[in-house]
Amino acid sequence: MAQNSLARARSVQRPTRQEMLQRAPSVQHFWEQNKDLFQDAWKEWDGRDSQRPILDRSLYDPKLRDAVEQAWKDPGKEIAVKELWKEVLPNVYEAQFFDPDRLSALRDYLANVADADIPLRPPYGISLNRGGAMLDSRSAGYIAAPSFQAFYRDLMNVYMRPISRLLFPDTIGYDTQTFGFSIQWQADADTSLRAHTDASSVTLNLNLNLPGEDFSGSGVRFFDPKTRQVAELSFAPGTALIHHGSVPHESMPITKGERSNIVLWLYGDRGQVPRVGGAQDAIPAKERWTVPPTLNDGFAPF
Ligand SMILES: O=C(O)CCC(=O)C(=O)O
Ligand SMILES: [Fe+2]
Repeated sequence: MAQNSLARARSVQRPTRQEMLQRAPSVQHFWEQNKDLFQDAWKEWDGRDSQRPILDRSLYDPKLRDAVEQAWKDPGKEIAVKELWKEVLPNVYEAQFFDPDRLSALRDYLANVADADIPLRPPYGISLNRGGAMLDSRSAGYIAAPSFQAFYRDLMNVYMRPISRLLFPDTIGYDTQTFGFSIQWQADADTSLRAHTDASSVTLNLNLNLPGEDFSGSGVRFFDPKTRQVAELSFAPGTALIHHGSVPHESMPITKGERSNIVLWLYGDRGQVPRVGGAQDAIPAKERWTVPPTLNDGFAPF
């Protein structure tokens, strides 16, 4: 690794916000061309002495952490994990995921990341979210700091995948690949997202607002295609929503304050997702609490 990658990454001329909003082809080219340089820069940044908070399992809600740890030791105890999730709409579950009193560690870490001044690619999904960043190593312009990646991979492999398999048995076989991004909703900037489905088998949406960091509006509306039921759910600090990517949803306008979330996806090789309403074979609990050996296939939906 060249020692001056950090300085070089910082001085690269960046695409303008306008070019990003217009999704100019030169923007895609910029991220692809600089992927290795930025990756090296993040390594260099990570290795520097700093007051950066440590990201570890102490961030998780203690009840969830204990139940997940027990289930890894003895999958027969996985029911304790399931019981922490409340089905708020068919196929949409809610739980306390992070410990609100520990969330400032993650938020401070992400503020450090933003201050690193290494170009970060905002998520380019249905619309560009200017305050967000890509999280997975398959995405050019992602947060490649090894200390962040260790936390992210642990979150995906130890928490998200088995929880997804537990709540949505049809996920099995369609969960080898990981994808993630952060988003920020602000009253005067990116405020909402029109109704859509995600190209994931399962989506885990985690709120990072700190206690007292209040906002108005910004609920997520879900539509149950079967019953035509609509439910608007709102996030509290550290809470999670998990749902099949195929459940249509919409972010309602934020009218005051800010909301910070990270959105995590699982899907199969080459983006495969289970068929909606497909059959679900029962599998033994111990097959859920495993990490598939499949390597990152590099496929990214955006
Ligand atoms: O507003 C939210 O938290 C949901 C965002 C969302 O659905 C998406 O980015 O796909
Ligand atoms: Fe979505």
